[in-house]
Amino acid sequence: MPHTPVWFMRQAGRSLPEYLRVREGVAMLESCTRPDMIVEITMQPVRRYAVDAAIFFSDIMVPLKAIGIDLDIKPGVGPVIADPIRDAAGLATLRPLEPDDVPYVTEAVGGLVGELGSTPLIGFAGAPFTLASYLIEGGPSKNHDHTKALMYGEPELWHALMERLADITIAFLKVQVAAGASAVQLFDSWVGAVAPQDYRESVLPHTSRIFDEVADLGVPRIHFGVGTGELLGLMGEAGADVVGVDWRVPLDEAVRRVPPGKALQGNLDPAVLFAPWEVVERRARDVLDRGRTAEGHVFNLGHGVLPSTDPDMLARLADFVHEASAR
Ligand SMILES: Cc1c2[nH]c(c1CCC(=O)O)Cc1[nH]c(c(CCC(=O)O)c1C)Cc1[nH]c(c(CCC(=O)O)c1C)Cc1[nH]c(c(C)c1CCC(=O)O)C2
Repeated sequence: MPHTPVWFMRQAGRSLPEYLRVREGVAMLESCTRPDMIVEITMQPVRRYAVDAAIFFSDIMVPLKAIGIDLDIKPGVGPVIADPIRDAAGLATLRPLEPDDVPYVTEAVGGLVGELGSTPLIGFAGAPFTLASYLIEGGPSKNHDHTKALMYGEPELWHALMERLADITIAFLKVQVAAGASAVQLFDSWVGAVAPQDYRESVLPHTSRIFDEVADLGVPRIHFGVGTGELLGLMGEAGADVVGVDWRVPLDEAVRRVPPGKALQGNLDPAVLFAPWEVVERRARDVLDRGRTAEGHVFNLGHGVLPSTDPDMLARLADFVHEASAR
C-alpha cells in the first residue's frame, strides 16, 4: 500500500445522519437480520470517507440471539439479557451456532463483496470474555462482579462457558469469511478488567483456540480490547496478526509490549475529534510517527467513534492519514 491504511471502529453508526434515517423505527437487532439494511449501513461510511476497509454492520450479540438467547440491545444502554447465565442449567442454553442460524449474514456479506470491489470487508465477532460478561451480568457492567465471581470461584463452569462461547465465535467468524470477508477482528472490549495472570489462565486458552481455528482461512486476524495496556503481550501471544491498542499506550511503547512480528492497529483517542482540527492533525501525526516503529500499522481510533462526532472530522482525518503517510 502506498500509505498507512485507515478505518474507524464504529464507523458505521450513530454519528452518521444517513444511518439514523435508515434505522428510524427499526430495532438494532432487527436491523442486523435484514441484508439490504446491513449492506446499506456498511456502505455508508465507505461512501463518505476514504477508508481502506469496511466493517460489517452487525453486533457481537447477534450470534447469541441467533441461537435463541433471549436478549435485546437497548438504545443508550447496550445488550440486556433476560435470564443471565450463572450455572450449569444456564450453560446448557448455549447451543452451537450453525451457518443456517445466520442466513442474513451470509447473504449480506455476499452482497457487500460485490458492492465493495477492491475495498476489503472486515468481519468480526465478540471474544468469549466480553460475551461472557454480558451473559453473566445480564447487561453492561462496571466491575464485572458476577463474571469474576464465576471466573475465580467456579473455574470448571467458567472454562466450560468460555469453550462454548469460543465455538460460537469461531463459527460466526467462519460464516463471514466463507461468504467473502477478507479480514476478521475479535473484539474483547472489556477484557482490560482482568489482571495478566488471570488472563493467562482464564482467557488466553480460549482466545488462542479461536485464532488457531481461523488461521487456515488465510485472512488477517485482528485482536482488540480496551484498557489492555498490561495485556498487550499476552494478547499478542494469543495469535492474531494485528494487535489493536487503545489510546492509553503510545504505539512505540506498544511495540515493546507485543511479541515480534505483530502489526499494530490504533490508536487516536476518539475524544480528540472534539478538539479543533489543528489539534486532531497534530495528534494524528504523532500516532503515525510512533506507529512507524511497528512491523506494520493500521491507523484507527483507540476505541469506537463516539456518537456526537462530526463526520466531517473523520473525513478530514482519513484524508490526512493518507497524505501524511504517503510513500
Ligand atoms: C461491546 C460491543 C457491543 N457491540 C460491539 C462491541 C465491541 C466494540 C466496542 O467495544 O465498541 C461491536 C459492534 N457493534 C456494532 C458494530 C458495527 C460496525 C461498526 O463498528 O461500525 C460493531 C463492530 C453496531 C452497533 N451496536 C450498537 C449500535 C448502536 C445502536 C443504535 O444505533 O441504536 C451500533 C451502531 C449497540 C451496542 N452494542 C453493544 C454496545 C455496548 C452498544 C451501544 C449501546 C448504546 O450505547 O446505545 C455491544
